[in-house]
Amino acid sequence: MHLVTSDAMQKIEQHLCQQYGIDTLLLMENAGKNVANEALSILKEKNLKQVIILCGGGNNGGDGLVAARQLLSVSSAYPVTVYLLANPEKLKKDPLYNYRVLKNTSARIIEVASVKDIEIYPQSLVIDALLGTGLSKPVTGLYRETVEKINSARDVFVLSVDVPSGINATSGAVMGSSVKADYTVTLGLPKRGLFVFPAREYTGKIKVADIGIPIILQEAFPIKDILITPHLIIEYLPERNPDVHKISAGVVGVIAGSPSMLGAGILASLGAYCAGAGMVVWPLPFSAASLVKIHLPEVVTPLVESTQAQRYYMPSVAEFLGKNFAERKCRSLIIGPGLGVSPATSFFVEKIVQASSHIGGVIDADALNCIAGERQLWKGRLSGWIITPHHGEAARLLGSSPKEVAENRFEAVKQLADYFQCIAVLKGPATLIADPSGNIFVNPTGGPELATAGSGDVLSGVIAGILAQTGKHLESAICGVFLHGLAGDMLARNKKEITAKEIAYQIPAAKKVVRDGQYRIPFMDGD
Ligand SMILES: NC(=O)C1=CN([C@@H]2O[C@H](COP(=O)(O)OP(=O)(O)OC[C@H]3O[C@@H](n4cnc5c(N)ncnc54)[C@H](O)[C@@H]3O)[C@@H](O)[C@H]2O)[C@H](O)CC1
Ligand SMILES: [K+]
Repeated sequence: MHLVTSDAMQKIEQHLCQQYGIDTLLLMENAGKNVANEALSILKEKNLKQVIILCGGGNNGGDGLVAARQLLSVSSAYPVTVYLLANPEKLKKDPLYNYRVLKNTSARIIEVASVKDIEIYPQSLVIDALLGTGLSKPVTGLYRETVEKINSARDVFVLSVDVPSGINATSGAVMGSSVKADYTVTLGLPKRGLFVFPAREYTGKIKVADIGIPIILQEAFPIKDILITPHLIIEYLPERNPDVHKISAGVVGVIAGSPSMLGAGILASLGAYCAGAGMVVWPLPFSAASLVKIHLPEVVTPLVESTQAQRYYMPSVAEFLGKNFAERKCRSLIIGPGLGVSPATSFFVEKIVQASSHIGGVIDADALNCIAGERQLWKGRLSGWIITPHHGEAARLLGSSPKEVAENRFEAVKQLADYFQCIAVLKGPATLIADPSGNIFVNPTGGPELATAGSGDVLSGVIAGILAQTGKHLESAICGVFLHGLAGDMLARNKKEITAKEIAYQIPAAKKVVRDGQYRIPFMDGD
């Protein structure tokens, strides 16, 4: 599903009006009618008594004025009160027209000078039409007080028009303060910011309303942001042929672990198996291999020589390992979990990535920190690889700070993919995946339960496991992130404390839910 920024939406709207000669008034009418229809079904379902509509001075407010008229025209069962936070004489063209028409109906219209003028009764449906895509600065003064009044009202349901007022429709940030809605009817095309955090905690159920923007016009605009839906994932799920054997099912090679962090590699290997890989090959010194066998006897552990107490891999073995992975028919690799960071490890990472770039795969964790230490050297040189940083690692890779990354996640993931010419997975709430062409995919699955030690190692394994089966980098990253999040969501229905191992073991069940067509995005109405 394509997502739009505020700018793109405005351009599409302008184009529609110029190219087709459609009046913006018609779009506002369609918007208001959709809001009224949704409002009516909520009023009935929740057995509410009246409607309170809060309108700002722009077109979002105009949508609210149309909704008021449309509601009154289809039902007299619900009294409608409109609070207008603007001087009617200063309204823009379309809201002014609709204000004048609404004056001729039975709606109560109150001009708000102070928040005390607003009364929100229990058992009301509150329609928030204060601010939409035109939000350009933090919400302050009367608007902020009104937002806070809506949020503190008890025994009401809140429906936001287009976006909850105060949410930046492009980035998903809260601009000072935002309405917390139970429902959001987003108009024409879904706004990108609604699908990431913190906005996702403010939208309630999101419904996309058709306001008459022709599909052909939507396609004419190069939209680069995409919400990952189950329809997309069904196409990316790896399928096993009946005549498959363990090698043709997909072999994953692993370079992971150090004496103090062996578990990371075990979890990554487990993730790969649970995602359907036929075999996992993890070269290790004898002592480490014996430990791995106890926990995961399925892993094949060719022996490597290490003369160091602190690390398993010497730079001198990199070339041999690269060749060995190819001979063993590895179709993807996982490099990084638990490797540790030291100059020698950085040198090893450089050599192993070069020696196995014909295979490619996932670079994660400590290998990312090694790469970050020499970021200029790696510019444009990770094609064929998928990187999976969290905010801290992403900041090091970009030479910025975790705060900057957290505040500009869309930009950060795009820059990573562009700078290194790879697929970039920026982990965190609503994980983002970018390719070097600038496409960004927003993941709807996963929650705070995934924030548990080893969860990222499992994710690397799942992505590499899918890649070994399909050979498709972007698709494997998208599918892996989605299934990993869904596995977490499924586990979280029963308990909030989940472990990384459980996430891995849940992957097959998550796959089945998608394959059986049973998955619906929980915060969306329709799909
Ligand atoms: N794009 C479409 O196809 C359609 C959009 N519709 C609706 O229109 C709004 C966008 O309308 P716009 O007039 O551009 O902006 P807003 O109503 O969101 O904002 C109005 C006004 O408010 C001022 N402002 C900005 N920030 C603040 C702030 N923090 N506090 C107070 N005031 C603020 C700013 O000057 C703006 O002019 C879109 O969301 C849809 O709901 C249509 O009606 C249908 C077609
Ligand atoms: K709004």
